[in-house]
Amino acid sequence: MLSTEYYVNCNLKPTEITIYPWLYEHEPEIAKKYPETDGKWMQFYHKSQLNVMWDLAKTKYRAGQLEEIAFMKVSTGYYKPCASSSDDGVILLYCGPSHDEENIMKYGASNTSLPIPFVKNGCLPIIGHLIPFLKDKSKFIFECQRSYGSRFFIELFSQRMIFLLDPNDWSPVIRNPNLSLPVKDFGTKTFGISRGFLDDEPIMNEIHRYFKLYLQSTESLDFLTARFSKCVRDVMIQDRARIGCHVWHPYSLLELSHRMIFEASGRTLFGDINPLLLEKEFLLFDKKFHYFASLLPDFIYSLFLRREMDARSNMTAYFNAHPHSDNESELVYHRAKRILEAESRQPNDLGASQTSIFWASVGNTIPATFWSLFYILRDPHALQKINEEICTHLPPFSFSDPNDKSFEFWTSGNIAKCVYLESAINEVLRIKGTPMVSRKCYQDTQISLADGTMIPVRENDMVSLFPEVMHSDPNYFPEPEIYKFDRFLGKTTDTIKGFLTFGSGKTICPGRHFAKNEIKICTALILQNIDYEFLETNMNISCVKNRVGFGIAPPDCDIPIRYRYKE
Ligand code: HEM
Repeated sequence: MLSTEYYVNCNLKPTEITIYPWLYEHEPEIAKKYPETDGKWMQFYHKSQLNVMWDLAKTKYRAGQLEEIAFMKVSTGYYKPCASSSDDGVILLYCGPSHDEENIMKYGASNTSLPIPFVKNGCLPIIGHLIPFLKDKSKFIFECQRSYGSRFFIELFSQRMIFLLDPNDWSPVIRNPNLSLPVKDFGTKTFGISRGFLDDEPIMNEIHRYFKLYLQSTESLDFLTARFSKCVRDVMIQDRARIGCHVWHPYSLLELSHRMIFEASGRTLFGDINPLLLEKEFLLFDKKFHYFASLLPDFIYSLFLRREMDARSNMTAYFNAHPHSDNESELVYHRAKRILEAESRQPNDLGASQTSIFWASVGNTIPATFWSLFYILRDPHALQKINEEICTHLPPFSFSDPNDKSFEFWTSGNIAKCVYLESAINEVLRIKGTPMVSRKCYQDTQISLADGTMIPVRENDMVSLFPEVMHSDPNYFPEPEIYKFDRFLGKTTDTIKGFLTFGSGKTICPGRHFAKNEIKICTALILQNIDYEFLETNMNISCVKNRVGFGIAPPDCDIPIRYRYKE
């Protein structure tokens, strides 16, 4: 049958052969498993994609992953009226007897179902692309984009991960009801919430509703914002008493951001607890958070992350033991109450669920505050503009008068009047916002992309958007590598194409307004009350690479500063 030996199992690219003959891929061991295979499945690809798709098909065929396919061939010179353009080439898969059309369709379609290229670089047997993906997501995805364009897919273990980097392709993903944020997987793997509880749909829907009600309504947001301002002031009062007034205190910028946010945010949401009791545990868990959130097989956690698992258990135990506290926020109160009433609840579910909110409320705001201070405090023009508007709209606190109520004026409305601050923070979220907005497929579906390409998505596939690529695209954000504090002046980020730091759709971050207020409040209070100096001029820092993909990654090293309280 195969007389043209030269073209069998060779490394020629299909586009190197512009006229007949075919290139064949034929492994006798595989072919003999499927003796009756004169049926053909034809798959047409544009020539720009053909080499990549042929490589993908060969890799899978050689690894025995093409079910029921005996052998295959490819050509650019084969004319067929059913090709969509004369620039199409064709891959033929031989499967099933020619009279059995149903099976030919079944095997052919399932084996060639993705009309986008598979990434070859860094793919290992069994684990797929896990290593380059975990090591440095940004680098890996940018490299894939350079080689394959804005659409491609990879494999993590046996799970396919489809990347769509062009914002024109995002809305069909976000709107597709069969694709959702894998909240249950995060809940169990990352925080140890029981699966049975997460499967309790009525409870989950209700708890989800609380996010909207108690984090986003104007009334709740104002309450949280004013309370957070007061809590930061309390932290500053203690700090000032500890280090004294006028005395320069050596410190570092990430530590300062952590100090301002951690305790204040914990108290704002959870009331009169002492968040500092959880600090050691939080830091340990947070440092390895990317492993927990990468949804790895269970044995990896128990083998390699024992200490972090223990830290997480300690936080869970703390919240289990403190179901309610005085002055807790409505969100925490209603969540705890509803969880305690749930019949599907396992003993640790309350603590584990509260730990998840605790992490969500500080895990990204601390690094975001660091980056805001890092950029704003070093930009004299930004400082001048922001200082002026803070003076106008946000009254300073008294450190000595216990009845001082000025924090009541630190409402969302007044904070929103600081338009330069708003723009400066949005610019931080653009330049350092590196979430991976991932949706898991819960039922076979297809997505119709902007140019009409249909992508069939199978149950358990992931579809991922990676906004960092757009955030650094000069077509969307001119001179993207430069921090421009006034870039977003007069713009609302909700309507800016390609800006997706807080995700999108039904599961868009419900804490985003509160988070931005927290960052603004810390920045404003530091400007009002603290003198600071950077102790190093070499500011060449970047993000912790393996934390990219989960919101805002912390810096890979801290910045030494010294600070003192003003009169
Ligand atoms: C700068 C700070 C923050 C960033 C960058 C951030 C980012 C994100 C992102 C990217 C998502 C996933 C959205 C999606 O896939 O569509 C998310 C979800 C979530 N965030 Fe945030 N977040 C921040 C602060 C907060 C705060 C302060 C809270 C709570 C007080 C919070 C609570 C949540 C919750 C509960 C979810 C899950 C939503 C759901 O299950 O529907 N986040 N966040």
